[in-house]
Amino acid sequence: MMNTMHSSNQDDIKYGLAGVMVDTTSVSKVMQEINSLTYRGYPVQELAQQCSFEQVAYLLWYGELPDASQLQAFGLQQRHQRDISRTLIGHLQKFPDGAHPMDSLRTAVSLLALEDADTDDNHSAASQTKALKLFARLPTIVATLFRQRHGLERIAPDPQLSYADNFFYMCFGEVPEPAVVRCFEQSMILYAEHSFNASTFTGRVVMSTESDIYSAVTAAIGALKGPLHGGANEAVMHNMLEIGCVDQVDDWLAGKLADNEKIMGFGHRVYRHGDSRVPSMKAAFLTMAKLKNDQTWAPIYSRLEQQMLQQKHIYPNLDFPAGPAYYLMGFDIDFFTPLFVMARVTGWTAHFIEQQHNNRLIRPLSAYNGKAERHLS
Ligand SMILES: CC(=O)SCCNC(=O)CCNC(=O)[C@H](O)C(C)(C)COP(=O)(O)OP(=O)(O)OC[C@H]1O[C@@H](n2cnc3c(N)ncnc32)[C@H](O)[C@@H]1OP(=O)(O)O
Ligand SMILES: O=C([O-])CC(=O)C(=O)O
Repeated sequence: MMNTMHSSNQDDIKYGLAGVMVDTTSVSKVMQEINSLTYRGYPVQELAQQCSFEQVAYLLWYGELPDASQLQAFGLQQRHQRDISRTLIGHLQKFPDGAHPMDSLRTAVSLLALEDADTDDNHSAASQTKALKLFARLPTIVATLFRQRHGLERIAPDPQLSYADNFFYMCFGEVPEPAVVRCFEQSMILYAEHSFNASTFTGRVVMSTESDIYSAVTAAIGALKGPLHGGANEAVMHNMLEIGCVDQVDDWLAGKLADNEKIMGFGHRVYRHGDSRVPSMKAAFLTMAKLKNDQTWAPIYSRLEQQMLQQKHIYPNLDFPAGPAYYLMGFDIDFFTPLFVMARVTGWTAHFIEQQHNNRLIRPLSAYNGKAERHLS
């Protein structure tokens, strides 16, 4: 237990690094006092409303929104790097059927590293090239795993299609109506970046040893998988299915709270009065419910949100509306966190390049609480 610590400096410990400021960043700013978030100075709600995900990726990497010709050049680069090798497809086919797609994706990123001939990667130009490759290829890997899960032939990427249209096409064989694609694209923008969260920090630690971007992304995927971080969007949907209908919410919640269980999709380390991204994502979720004419989840969402606020004074986080939105888009639940990876790879890599520019090895201290010194007789 934490309070059995025998150390002169135990009062200095910040468990979970809560409230500790470890570096500067110019990628994004989380303003917990006013529930606000900006990427390179732009409010995330405005970006989600008015931009494509490609524009936001460009902004996160290069610090400015692209003009028309920059966007066109960037689009061309990205669209022609989407496909993956026959060798990688062969490896994906050999992954165990029951593997969680996050484990498969983490392994696939490691395999992408083996295929990259540029091993002189300890500088930001190489990292930028690799970041773009990851951005372009992760959707192809996720879609290949998705089709494999359903026993369907893989669909190769179509360079004529936008990032979001192409992803739906590779998963489902068709592009849905534009309103559905827009909800998805908004989720990608809202998930893209969030300062020194656990997965970004994990990757920055890896970069701080002068390691490479694939290693950092592989590590970040591992950190994102857990249910206290990105894995919560899957847990939210499992909970909603378990609850089943709005009349069951109160009993379900009472049972969970009586057992001292955390309610997934609620709470946040930084925001104490609401997550800046929730209103935009909630609107996208409600749009999806309307488009699919499925009113099962919205009443459960509202009741749970209201009861958590009333009983615990805890607000929902981005994973709460994202879970049911992805479900309504037709994705399997265990693919929800891989969708988060596709988005967050932009923010991660922007941070990893920033770490490379101004690096100092990240190496905190610990207070020893083990056996007192002893000796072999
Ligand atoms: C995109 C993202 O990664 S957003 C985060 C996604 N994760 C989740 O949704 C998982 C559920 N939420 C949680 O586990 C937490 O709120 C975290 C991990 C996100 C933040 O944790 P911390 O900052 O360490 O807060 P901590 O766990 O100390 O919680 C403070 C208090 O609120 C309670 N609390 C926090 N979140 C929840 C929750 N979701 N359900 C019930 N109680 C909660 C804790 O039990 C604790 O109560 P106590 O003081 O009586 O012990
Ligand atoms: O910032 C955090 O701790 C978690 C989060 O919301 C994110 O990574 O999007």
